[in-house]
Amino acid sequence: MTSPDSPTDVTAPTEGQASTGAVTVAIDGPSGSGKSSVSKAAAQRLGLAYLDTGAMYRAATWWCLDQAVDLTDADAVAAAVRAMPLVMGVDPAAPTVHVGETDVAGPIRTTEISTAVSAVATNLAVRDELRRLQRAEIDAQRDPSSLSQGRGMVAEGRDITTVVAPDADARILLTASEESRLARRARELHGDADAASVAATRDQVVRRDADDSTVSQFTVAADGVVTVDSSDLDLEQTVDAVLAVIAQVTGTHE
Ligand SMILES: Nc1ncnc2c1ncn2[C@@H]1O[C@H](COP(=O)(O)OP(=O)(O)OP(=O)(O)O)[C@@H](O)[C@H]1O
Ligand SMILES: Nc1ccn([C@H]2C[C@H](O)[C@@H](COP(=O)(O)O)O2)c(=O)n1
Repeated sequence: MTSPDSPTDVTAPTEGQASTGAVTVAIDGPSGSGKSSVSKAAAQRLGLAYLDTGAMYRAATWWCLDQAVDLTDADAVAAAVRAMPLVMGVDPAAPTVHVGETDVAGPIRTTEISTAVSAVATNLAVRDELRRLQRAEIDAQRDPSSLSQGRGMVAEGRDITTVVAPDADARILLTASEESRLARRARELHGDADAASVAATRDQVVRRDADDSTVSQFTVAADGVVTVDSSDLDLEQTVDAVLAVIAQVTGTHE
């Protein structure tokens, strides 16, 4: 349960994937690097669907706690996640997360879930199941009748460039210094980035990344993955930098 995914832990491209004309963009990076904000904006500007795979791990954690599953019981957690009625809404203008009839978009962002999620995300059977669902979402957006009308999807997380979609047309590692990431998260959660706010945010950024790194490699770009460092860029500049990489490697423009 603790061996990191390496670039060799790669699923071979499915036959025919490259010939549909759809574009798949894979973006990975550590906590607070800007994956969600940047991926959503890039998807909107390109007319692509958007998949937040971190939200899927968060929803799995919410579901296990809701079902009173002991998070230290790996088999029980895996069984619960296989039975989870998860529905991801992939419109980048209004992404949604439902478990059954329950809208969990808010509940999955609580400190309780942020603190517990790594326990679920490091369960390898859970990862197998959620990766299967993620590949199905990516494949669905290659269909002309899909939300993106077959234009494709931006999917972001920790193992999208390496394991879920190593065959993506554009693969990007979005990084930022630990200092920038802590300050961003502190501002988001506490309204400022003073010493107390940064200290209160450290567990959600640094400890979580350390735990998540035991099963995924998201700090060093794998072969063929382009690094975009956003430490000294604002959000808009980062979106532009990511769009420039996508245009360069796929020819896809706004
Ligand atoms: N380049 C940037 N400059 C300044 N702030 C940014 C930048 N990118 C993102 N942010 C802000 O940083 C915060 C974290 O961004 P975001 O949630 O997109 O990161 P993330 O990588 O998806 O994090 P996590 O993996 O923990 O969910 C948000 O408040 C966002 O608006
Ligand atoms: N592909 C992914 C996506 C996310 N995770 C883990 C890592 C995080 O602790 C958790 C929540 O992600 P976030 O919403 O903070 O991006 O899910 C992962 O292991 N693999």
